[in-house]
Amino acid sequence: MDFKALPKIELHAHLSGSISRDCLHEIWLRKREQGQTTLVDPLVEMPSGKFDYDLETFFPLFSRYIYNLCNDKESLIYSTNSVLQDFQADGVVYLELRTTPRAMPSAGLSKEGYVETVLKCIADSNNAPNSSMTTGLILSIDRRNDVDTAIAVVDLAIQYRDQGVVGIDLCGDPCVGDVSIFEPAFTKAKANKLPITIHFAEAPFSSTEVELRKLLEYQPDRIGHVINVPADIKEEIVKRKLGLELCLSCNVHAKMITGSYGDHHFGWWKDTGCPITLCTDDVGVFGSTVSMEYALIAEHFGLDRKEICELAKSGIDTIFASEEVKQKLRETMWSS
Ligand SMILES: CNc1ncnc2c1ncn2[C@@H]1O[C@H](COP(=O)(O)O)[C@@H](O)[C@H]1O
Repeated sequence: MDFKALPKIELHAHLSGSISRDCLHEIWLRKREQGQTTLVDPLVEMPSGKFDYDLETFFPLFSRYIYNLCNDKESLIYSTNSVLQDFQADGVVYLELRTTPRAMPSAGLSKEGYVETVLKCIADSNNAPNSSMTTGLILSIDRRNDVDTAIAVVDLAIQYRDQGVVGIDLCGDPCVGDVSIFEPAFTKAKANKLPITIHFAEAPFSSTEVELRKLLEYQPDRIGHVINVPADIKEEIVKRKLGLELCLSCNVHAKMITGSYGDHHFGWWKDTGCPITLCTDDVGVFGSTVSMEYALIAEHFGLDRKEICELAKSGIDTIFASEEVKQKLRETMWSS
């Protein structure tokens, strides 16, 4: 099966983690020529073929390196365009990209400016004459945020929803933070009918009964990763038929699961009736494209062509888009 040609939906892709190493290298080259960076070459920092980032090395990669390299408007535009092109070239027809609004003070860019810049790249991509992909933007709250920062993310989402923001996410290092502090932010998102997706049960620390019950109280429309879930919570997820964003290669490379591809919890969730979308999480770091994720699932779980097509379409009802967009996907994505 040609997994690249298969029309696909990608719902869980972090912008800064989706930037390819070649793109980071190009940004670095420009900055070095202009004397604007003393960072080491991205191809040295993240050698090609290195994908074994675990939860301890993964998050500092952003705070220590990627955010210091992509720290101005020009690199934000260049990297966002590159990420959009990469997903489209991989046969993605509907994308929800997510990002944590980040001010870049040295470049005079506020969080509003950051969101506007990313939205402009997305609008240009959506409106391009040769476009085969529709993209929406999800704004992320980071678990390390305080409640005011989280509410400010929701306010930005409300402010820019007419211009392409489609929902709210909760992400960040699953080994830190107390998610109960975000209640006012998620209550505000719900009151304003903003769709919600949440990183759920990613690591043992973030998989306590108390945390998971609290996150379910926030009424998420979808949940991501969904790894260390106790039986009673699994039951609740199945009852609600929540949309699941599963990230196979990320979970294997980062050792978030025990074992390898064939041991992934996709095998447990696939027959529960919860709509599943295969997602990359951070293709720039973990190196597996959406089409490669489908190939891996077909190989390790023995899915035939028809089952792969059904899987690719399974998440349509859970996307954060209008009925019109959903209907178009139902008509144009492959049935067999
Ligand atoms: C293991 N998977 C993951 N789990 C939790 N959070 C993750 C993540 N992968 C990425 N992020 C979150 O997304 C940010 C980078 O993209 P943006 O700057 O927002 O575009 C990371 O700093 C982290 O907070």
